[in-house]
Amino acid sequence: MDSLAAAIAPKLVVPARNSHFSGGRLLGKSLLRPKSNRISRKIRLHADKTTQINFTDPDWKSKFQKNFEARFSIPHLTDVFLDAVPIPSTFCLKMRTPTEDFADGYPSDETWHGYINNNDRVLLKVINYSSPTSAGAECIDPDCTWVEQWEKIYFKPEEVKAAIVTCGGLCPGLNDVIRHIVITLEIYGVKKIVGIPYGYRGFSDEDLSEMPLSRKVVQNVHLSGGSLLGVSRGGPSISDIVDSMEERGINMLFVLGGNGTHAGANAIHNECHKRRLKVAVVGVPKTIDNDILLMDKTFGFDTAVEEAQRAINSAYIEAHSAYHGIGIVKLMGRSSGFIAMHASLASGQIDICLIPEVPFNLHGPHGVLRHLEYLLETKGSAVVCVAEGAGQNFLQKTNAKDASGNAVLGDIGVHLQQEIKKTFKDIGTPADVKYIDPTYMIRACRANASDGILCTVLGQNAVHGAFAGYSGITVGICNTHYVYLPIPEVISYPRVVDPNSRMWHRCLTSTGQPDFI
Ligand SMILES: Nc1ncnc2c1ncn2[C@@H]1O[C@H](COP(=O)(O)OP(=O)(O)O)[C@@H](O)[C@H]1O
Ligand SMILES: O=P(O)(O)OC[C@H]1O[C@](O)(COP(=O)(O)O)[C@@H](O)[C@@H]1O
Ligand SMILES: [Mg+2]
Repeated sequence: MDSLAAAIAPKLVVPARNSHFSGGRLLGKSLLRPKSNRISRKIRLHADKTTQINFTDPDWKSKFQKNFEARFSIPHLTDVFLDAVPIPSTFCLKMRTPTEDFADGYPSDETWHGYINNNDRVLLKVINYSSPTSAGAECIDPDCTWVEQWEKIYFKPEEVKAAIVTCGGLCPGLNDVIRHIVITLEIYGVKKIVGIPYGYRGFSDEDLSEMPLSRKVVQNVHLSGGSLLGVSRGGPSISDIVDSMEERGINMLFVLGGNGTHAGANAIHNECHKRRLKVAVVGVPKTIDNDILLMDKTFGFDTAVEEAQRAINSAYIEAHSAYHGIGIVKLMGRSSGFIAMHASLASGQIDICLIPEVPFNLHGPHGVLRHLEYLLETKGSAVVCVAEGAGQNFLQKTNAKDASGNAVLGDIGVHLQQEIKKTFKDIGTPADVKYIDPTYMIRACRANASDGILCTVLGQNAVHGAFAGYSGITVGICNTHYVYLPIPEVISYPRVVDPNSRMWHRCLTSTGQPDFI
């Protein structure tokens, strides 16, 4: 072995036995670190819905596999710097000042243990569906028969200037991730760590100066929600961001954000590549909407669902205590109804769950309003949980966009409230309607314990990935394993609730709602 991998706690190692998954060979891009000089970078998953495959071609499997390998090859600094020489990892929990151990120069070789092998892979698909009609089936071929199978550090810590930026909306756990990035960087021996204030805007706004970060500064930040660094939407061009990075001497950039932020991170990575800058750009997906592809979940989502329970419970109590009470709770979810679905399932107090992925009628014999009449007749009260992106077809389109170019949605919660009040007035049945919009309360709170742990792992892995020389990647949890993924693969479209999935069916079973079509 001619060089060393960046260190990672052995317990994170993806077991090689995963590659013996019965029914096929499916592997995902596994977690960290190479033992060999050149990290092999491959990953597998099921065919996405946009992949066009000619199944009459006898070679379709090998072509699919080749295409898959190409898509999931994650970018590495050695793609540009062919002769980049890695050094032994300075990450060692036994040393307080790691770089001092290498004061006389870095050894050329060393044996380390506990790293993940380059070729370890995570199975991205763990169910062999017997038929494409199985609930939630994700099949590659029409018959659903084929399941495709599946050490060094590249930066001297004393030469690193690392920057962290948080963009988009808030999300529980941002501070936890920042904290662990900083702590892990320090353990590698990095002394120059800064926060870029208020998202990408902080790269261009002259009134905003970068914030020096250290273990001392971040020690207790996870105790409160929000982002220590601030967030924003919109901001400078990619070229201006990279100019600013060059001026500041930033060669490691950790970008915390959702799909928009990751599109930016990937563009920054490409621009650095084009300018031949030795810079590692690593993303950490942040979105309470949970709309990032391939991830089991993103940090903050669990907390958001948990926090939503409080609003739902209040709506339930209000509705249940009133004569003909109807509670409405609006939850976030621009194009994905994960929070609404999970909060409805978790609470067991929701009678009607409305999400953007499932069309519904308000009026008519099968509409939501008719079902509410039935609920008042039979139960005496009802609670509705609606995702903000649901039922946008009932609202006036404004074409308004936020600073990042996201469509500004109409308020479906207010609309529902008005329609319900009007309907019950018209039919002469009293209805006591209470509307709760806990939107910002849910995303401004601090992370719960489970998200806290997820943030810890993701923050640490982001740093390991950067030191291992990867760039244009993001970190995540996939089938319970922590992985690296190429950015374009996780943001090619928003992950949405599959109306044919078992989880949505479970939600319908729980609420008892009919199809509103
Ligand atoms: N396609 C894109 N290319 C480059 N930057 C983008 C792109 N989309 C959004 N951004 C930038 O990413 C940041 C966050 O995007 P936004 O959509 O608001 O939040 P999120 O990352 O949570 O989806 C903004 O500063 C925005 O300008
Ligand atoms: O009011 P803001 O800050 O624009 O945020 C609203 C948006 O934030 C979200 O919760 C998450 O969006 P991002 O992932 O883009 O931050 C959306 O569901 C919602 O539309
Ligand atoms: Mg977004």
